[in-house]
Amino acid sequence: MTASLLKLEGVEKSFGPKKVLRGVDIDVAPGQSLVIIGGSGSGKSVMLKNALGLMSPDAGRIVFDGQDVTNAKGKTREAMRARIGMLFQAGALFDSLTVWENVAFRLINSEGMSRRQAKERAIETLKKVRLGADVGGLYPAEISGGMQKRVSLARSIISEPDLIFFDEPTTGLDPITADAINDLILEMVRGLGAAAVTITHDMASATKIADEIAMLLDGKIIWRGPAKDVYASGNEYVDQFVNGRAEGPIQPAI
Ligand SMILES: Nc1ncnc2c1ncn2[C@@H]1O[C@H](COP(=O)(O)OP(=O)(O)OP(=O)(O)O)[C@@H](O)[C@H]1O
Repeated sequence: MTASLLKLEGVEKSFGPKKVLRGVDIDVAPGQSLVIIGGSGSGKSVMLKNALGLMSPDAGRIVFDGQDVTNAKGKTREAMRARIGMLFQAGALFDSLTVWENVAFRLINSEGMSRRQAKERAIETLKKVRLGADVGGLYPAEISGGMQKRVSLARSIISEPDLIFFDEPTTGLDPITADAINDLILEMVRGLGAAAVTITHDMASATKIADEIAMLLDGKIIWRGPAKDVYASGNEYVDQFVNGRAEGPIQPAI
């Protein structure tokens, strides 16, 4: 088995008396697509922030490419971030920048590439997500939600990252556009050989893009297995979640 690129070991995180993560163990290898499912407020975003170093765990370890980065700062943290792409939940495009400037943001601002060269790379990357060069000159407000997701996707892969996080990549999209985004995610993972961690509530998307699915509940990973097994997991919590039943051991978060 390939060595994992990212590993969380016994990660714990509380906010005051509230224990959100209670010992999360998870790992993902290069070329592997892992999807994390779990109810609203189960701690998926907190887990992601800990993995990215945007938040420090109270206990446990985060290992990236064999190096303990739990409390990494400065150059070590920057080097790690440079190898990670992130597709944020709401797209998070800069309104005042054109599409190509959004896509090329990292190349210009972190990697010091010239605008001319960065624009070329941005247009090439936009092609990969099936957007033409003409879209590059538009502003985010001038394109549809589905196109904005594609632009965000292009931005997350422009530096050919080794690890990509997708936070709710299909939320708010119609089923056809969502499926097109799923295809693109698969293409990116397979094409780049990157490790991918996706957080989603969308089971159609989860089963399509995942090699493996893991479920977070009460601050722990309670099940992990091949995507094809998720509807026959034999776990009553997973079963209730993937079938979207209000009745069962998990209480609705309302
Ligand atoms: N900075 C913070 N300070 C205090 N509490 C926080 C903070 N960040 C998250 N929480 C709490 O941690 C819990 C988990 O939040 P998180 O955003 O990780 O959930 P989630 O699983 O991503 O939910 P959703 O699917 O609704 O996005 C919530 O109860 C939230 O209120």
